[in-house]
Amino acid sequence: MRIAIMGSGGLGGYFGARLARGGAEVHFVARGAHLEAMRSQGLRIEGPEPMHLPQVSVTDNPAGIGEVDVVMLAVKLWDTEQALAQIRPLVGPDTAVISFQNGVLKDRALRAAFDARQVMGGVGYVATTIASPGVIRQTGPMQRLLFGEFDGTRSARGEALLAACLAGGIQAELSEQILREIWQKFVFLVGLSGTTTTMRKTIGPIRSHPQTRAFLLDVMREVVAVGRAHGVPLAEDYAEVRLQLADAVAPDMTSSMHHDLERGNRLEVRWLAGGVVELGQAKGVPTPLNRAIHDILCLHAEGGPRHG
Ligand SMILES: NC(=O)C1=CN([C@@H]2O[C@H](COP(=O)(O)OP(=O)(O)OC[C@H]3O[C@@H](n4cnc5c(N)ncnc54)[C@H](OP(=O)(O)O)[C@@H]3O)[C@@H](O)[C@H]2O)C=CC1
Ligand SMILES: CC(C)(CO)C(=O)C(=O)O
Repeated sequence: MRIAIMGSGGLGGYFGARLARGGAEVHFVARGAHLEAMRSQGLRIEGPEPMHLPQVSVTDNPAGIGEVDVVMLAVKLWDTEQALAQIRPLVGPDTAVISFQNGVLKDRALRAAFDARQVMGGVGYVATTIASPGVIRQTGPMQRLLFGEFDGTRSARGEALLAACLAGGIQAELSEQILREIWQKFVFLVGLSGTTTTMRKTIGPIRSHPQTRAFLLDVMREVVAVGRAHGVPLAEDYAEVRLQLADAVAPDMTSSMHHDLERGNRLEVRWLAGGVVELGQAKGVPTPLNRAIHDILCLHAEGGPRHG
């Protein structure tokens, strides 16, 4: 299977390395110092299951790759438009383009750029970051990919990607309810990213203090209410279910948005808490806590000095 990884950072680099290790023909798209390091030293994964691919196919020019079976989109949300323009030469009539980016607004941009049948849905669970050029560091053992057709069918291309993932040791699942999966992650992520980034704390203290615990739960309840208003089949008490996940993860776990704030990077808040506000407004669902998170973080959204 020919797979292109558009954006070879924490998410794309990690899962691309596993796919390549499993025998798939993987072409990474990268840029800057990370591209140069991948060219000269390959790709290294640090963490619970370290690995080193001494030679990888990597380029900043997707046109040189040609058509592929699957494009995995893994750039930060603010880079989506540029990335979509660049991947055009990779996409043939049967190519599946799958965004594993965070949030629920990501697939709008894909549907605007490609034919609906070229777009599959995806969700990625992992905690990774580029530690230095050519090196991805994973925190904790969690690693999971879910993907599927939006019409719920188990397609041959979905099965083929599943086989490639499993061969690489990825905990992967071909979902017949991918829209619900995307929202289920969104509920947790909006709660985790909104609290850890505004409070500048990991999940441990946040879930332990009654006041911040209640805030976390109420933030997630707003996301559930908005999803339900948009027809997503989320149980009414789904925020409570996600609170159990927040209780189960390591106390030092935090969100990628919190890391981005500490590093002075741009923030994806416009698509996370901001996305909840936007989708809530469309259906008349009040989202005051997500509005507060978005407002509090807006001065940092375009990046700033390092805090960590
Ligand atoms: N990392 C994680 O643990 C998880 C991340 N996600 C989501 O996945 C998405 C990606 O996040 P993450 O992997 O952390 O981000 P990273 O910043 O680690 O990786 C993105 C990479 O893509 C590169 N890139 C962006 N645009 C282009 C381009 N046009 N051509 C070539 N390279 C490009 C970036 O380069 P540059 O640095 O120069 O911008 C960067 O190296 C986000 O939506 C995030 O929320 C979801 C689950 C877990
Ligand atoms: C919550 C987590 C770590 C799960 O993958 C994530 O997606 C993020 O923080 O961006």
